[in-house]
Amino acid sequence: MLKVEIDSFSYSEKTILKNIRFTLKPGEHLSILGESGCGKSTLLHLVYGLLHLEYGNIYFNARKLLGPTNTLVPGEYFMKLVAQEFNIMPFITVAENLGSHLSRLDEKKDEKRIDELLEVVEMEAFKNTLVKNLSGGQKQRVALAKALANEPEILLLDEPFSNIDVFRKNKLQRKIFNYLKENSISCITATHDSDEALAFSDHILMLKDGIEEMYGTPEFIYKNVSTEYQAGFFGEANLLPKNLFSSEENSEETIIFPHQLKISEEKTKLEATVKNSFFKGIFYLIEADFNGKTIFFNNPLPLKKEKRCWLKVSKKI
Ligand SMILES: Nc1ncnc2c1ncn2[C@@H]1O[C@H](COP(=O)(O)OP(=O)(O)OP(=O)(O)O)[C@@H](O)[C@H]1O
Repeated sequence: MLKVEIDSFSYSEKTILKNIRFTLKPGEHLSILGESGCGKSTLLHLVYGLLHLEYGNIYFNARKLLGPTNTLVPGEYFMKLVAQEFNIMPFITVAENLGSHLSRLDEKKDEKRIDELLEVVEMEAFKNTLVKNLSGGQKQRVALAKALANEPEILLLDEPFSNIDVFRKNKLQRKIFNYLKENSISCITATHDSDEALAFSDHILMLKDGIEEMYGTPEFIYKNVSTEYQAGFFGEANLLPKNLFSSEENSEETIIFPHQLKISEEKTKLEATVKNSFFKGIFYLIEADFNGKTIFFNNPLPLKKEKRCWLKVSKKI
């Protein structure tokens, strides 16, 4: 089990991470969700042992990890990090890149393993291609396969699908995260992609300015967002006073997602003026004005600009 306790970390004076604590069991998947610059990569680099952690401790199976000041080669042997700059060699083939991480004692066994890894990342057709001739997304897939080559216990992935097209991404995510679960490989993923975090992780750690903003299962996180920052990861969201939807005198605000709002036949306190309709496939996202504030709701059909309508909450989630 991995146990991370970061009291604080800074590159110079400015504190980048503060009071981060979590544990990770074998086969568990944690997503670190946060906006650019909030400290996601720094957190992965600390766990991997590329950066020295002065205030805090990281343990693996009760053994304290010593970090780069105490090891000759930074990085732990049982972990692999797939960073944003991929660690692959451009002037040799895809197969040779993967082979460089295998034992090389049994050629047939290595060959079988290379084929297996290429199948996981769907790169069978590029086995003998020089890496320098691959696209950015293909290089990212080779880097993933290379990290898996000698079966790490923990995989650290920094924006692992950032260069991969939507067409291939969903299938690849299912294959890779399934492979990790089947092989009990724990995984920490740094991502901006809330769909990926919701669908594939066991827990999500949401960061804001290097501090824990939320921590919990994907269901817990989604059901408990209460600020615009938290809701911002899950598409357009509306921060509206609770008393719009009840007779209470409560002036507190609450997050209402577009799919929770519905046009009402009767008058309500939420009277909006339509500004735009955006086609989203099975529904339209309607942009509207409510007392000078832009709000969003879903509707089965587009609505005319300047149409006035009343809205009600159809369901909380
Ligand atoms: N080597 C460094 N020296 C000084 N500051 C750094 C260094 N690396 C990162 N930073 C700063 O630390 C902060 C966190 O950076 P980090 O790369 O961890 O963020 P991130 O959440 O991974 O961002 P992104 O999503 O854009 O990759 C940023 O303000 C960044 O400018």
